[in-house]
Amino acid sequence: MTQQNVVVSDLKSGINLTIPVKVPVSKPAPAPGSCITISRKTLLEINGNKINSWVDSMRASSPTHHKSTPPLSDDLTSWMVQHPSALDMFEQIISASKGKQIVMFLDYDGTLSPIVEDPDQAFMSDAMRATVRKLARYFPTAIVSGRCRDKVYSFVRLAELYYAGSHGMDIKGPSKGSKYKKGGQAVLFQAAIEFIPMIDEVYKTLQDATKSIKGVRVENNKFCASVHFRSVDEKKWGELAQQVRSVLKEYPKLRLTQGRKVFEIRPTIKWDKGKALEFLLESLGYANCTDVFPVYIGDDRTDEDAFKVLRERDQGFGILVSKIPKDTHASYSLQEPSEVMVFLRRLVGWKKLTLKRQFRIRRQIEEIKASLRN
Ligand SMILES: O=P(O)(O)OC[C@H]1O[C@H](O[C@H]2O[C@H](CO)[C@@H](O)[C@H](O)[C@H]2O)[C@H](O)[C@@H](O)[C@@H]1O
Repeated sequence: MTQQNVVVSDLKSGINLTIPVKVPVSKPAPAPGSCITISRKTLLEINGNKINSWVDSMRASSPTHHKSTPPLSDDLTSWMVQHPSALDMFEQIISASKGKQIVMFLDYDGTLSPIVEDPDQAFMSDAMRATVRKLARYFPTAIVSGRCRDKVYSFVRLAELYYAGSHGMDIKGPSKGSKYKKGGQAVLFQAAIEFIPMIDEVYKTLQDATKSIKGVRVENNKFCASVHFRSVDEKKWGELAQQVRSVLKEYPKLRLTQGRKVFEIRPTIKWDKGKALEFLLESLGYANCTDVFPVYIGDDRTDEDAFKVLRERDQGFGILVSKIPKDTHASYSLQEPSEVMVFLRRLVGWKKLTLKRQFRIRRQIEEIKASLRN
């Protein structure tokens, strides 16, 4: 038996959960990042024991990484073969992007800032901010986050970037200082504006329903809401799952996904970080271009939608930020935000050097032309 993640959709409540299940090894293993389709019968069996399944899914959402129990080195080694470090593969990545415009997409939590207990304290370092600022000078750059756009902007504070908040449901172009602003117009797109009152209501209801559980934190992300359980005693996870589930039953137009020790409650509309990536490429004028090379860096399950889009378009690639093997559609990996910063700096360094070389060659050509004229 091997453990795989299964996406379980409860059609009635519109709730999707990823649940780790044991799968016989005799069946061919699914491609990395893919989900197993399960029959309605199996789904009903899982639903029979729903709350336990929820708790299993909560545990798998962000496994606690004990130093004493590192992932089995064989597992890690074979995973790293499939998802090598983007730092080790830097030269290959650059050569694949040759002649194409690199466009950068960066998730925020766990990618640009380390995961911390309190979501309000997830600050980005000044060094990371300076790196992203330089990056945006050389490449169109977007922050794609589950957080509400204003909140993620308050952490990043760079006006020259594109921002896609609330899992891509709230997109805004650079307010100033970007040479990548198409036609000088400000891009603004809100995919689920009619859901704002409902999210407001469900946020308050969830706050009320979970207030007796110590450590729960409910966040209003404008077009979606987050219920954090990072600081909740594991013994209380079943109770929390029960409360969230009973609130969501009343909202058939909302669905549930999971991030790192967080339930994400969002509209059932078909919009996610992958759609946001496609929208941004279009806004930048690269909709049907073959000479674009999008790079998406993220650490979470919700980033998989974007990794998947890149695979399907066969353009650019995804980089998963993770220290442990995970099912992913990303091609490469980085271990933590500090490695993300090193990777971004190398990209900037490479681009600077390339531009310098191009400038020098152009100048030499001009000099040759001038000497031929004389
Ligand atoms: O798409 P992202 O930018 O990665 O946002 C996803 C969620 O990130 C935040 O929660 C996560 O980071 C917190 C701070 O490190 C951590 O305490 C929490 O356990 C993580 O799930 C944010 O608070 C959520 O609203 C976002 O949806």
